[in-house]
Amino acid sequence: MLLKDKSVIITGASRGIGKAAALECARHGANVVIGYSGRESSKPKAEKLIAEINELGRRAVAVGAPAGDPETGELLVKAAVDNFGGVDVFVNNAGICPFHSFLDMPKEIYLETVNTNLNGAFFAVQAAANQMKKQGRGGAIIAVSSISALVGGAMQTHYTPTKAGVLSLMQSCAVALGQYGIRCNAVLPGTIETDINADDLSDKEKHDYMVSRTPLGRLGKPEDIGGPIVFLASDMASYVTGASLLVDGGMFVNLQ
Ligand SMILES: NC(=O)C1=CN([C@@H]2O[C@H](COP(=O)(O)OP(=O)(O)OC[C@H]3O[C@@H](n4cnc5c(N)ncnc54)[C@H](OP(=O)(O)O)[C@@H]3O)[C@@H](O)[C@H]2O)C=CC1
Ligand SMILES: C[C@H](O)[C@@H]1OC(=O)[C@H](O)[C@@H]1O
Repeated sequence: MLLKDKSVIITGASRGIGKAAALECARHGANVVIGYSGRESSKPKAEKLIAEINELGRRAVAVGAPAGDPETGELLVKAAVDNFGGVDVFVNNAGICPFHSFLDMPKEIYLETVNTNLNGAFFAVQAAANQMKKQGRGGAIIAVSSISALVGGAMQTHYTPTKAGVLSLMQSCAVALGQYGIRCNAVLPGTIETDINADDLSDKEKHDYMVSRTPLGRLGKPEDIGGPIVFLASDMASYVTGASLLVDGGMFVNLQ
């Protein structure tokens, strides 16, 4: 039980990596605020996750609000304070990656990607940090960045800068917030099979190529990211701040 009775907010938790992280936090004793887009079609997924967390003996509430809206962070924080008495851990995970080539990138896709993945992260982290400062007992902030913060992708020229951006945000926030006992770290997943890349990886050749680049011999599952997030959120990592944790099955170091 690394997070017993802690109050944890996770954005983008209705499915994929965020959902796996929410369940892992609950298994470790946390109560969870589940952030999701607010789309009507996503509501049942968030409600199902609440039931799964309740079955683990923990509490959960869902807040549906667009990640790119500067007010969303405050809504998430209010839900944590009203329901669980405060915020101990904030995980910024919500993100999109609409694969597209560079030269003809529609302005709307670029702007939506940056707004959802980076601008929203800034304001949500700011809201969580202000609440943690007010509480006076420190806290942990984790951004789900990516191996793509470190390397490029021809169909991801709008996306990789946002992942480098949230990594950089954690580094600067670690400096700004260390004086309040607030630790800020980034998790950098490799290729994890979720809805975000289901179309892209439905191309068997691409799928097998990505597997072949991974020393551990398989692509990641959302559950592979839950443990590293719990570690960074917990007191096991009490002297870790400004750090980046690659969780990629060895893909990044596999040059030759
Ligand atoms: N899968 C991978 O290979 C990798 C993923 N990542 C990062 O991990 C994070 C999660 O990705 P993953 O689990 O794969 O993706 P999924 O597509 O499975 O899940 C995305 C989550 O983000 C939420 N979300 C999407 N758009 C918005 C929005 N506008 N406002 C609020 N919430 C939104 C979704 O909510 P809803 O259900 O309501 O749409 C959902 O909960 C992303 O930041 C991604 O960049 C990093 C490296 C690798
Ligand atoms: C969505 C992609 O498959 C995924 O996103 C990332 O951040 C990884 O680097 C993969 O490219």
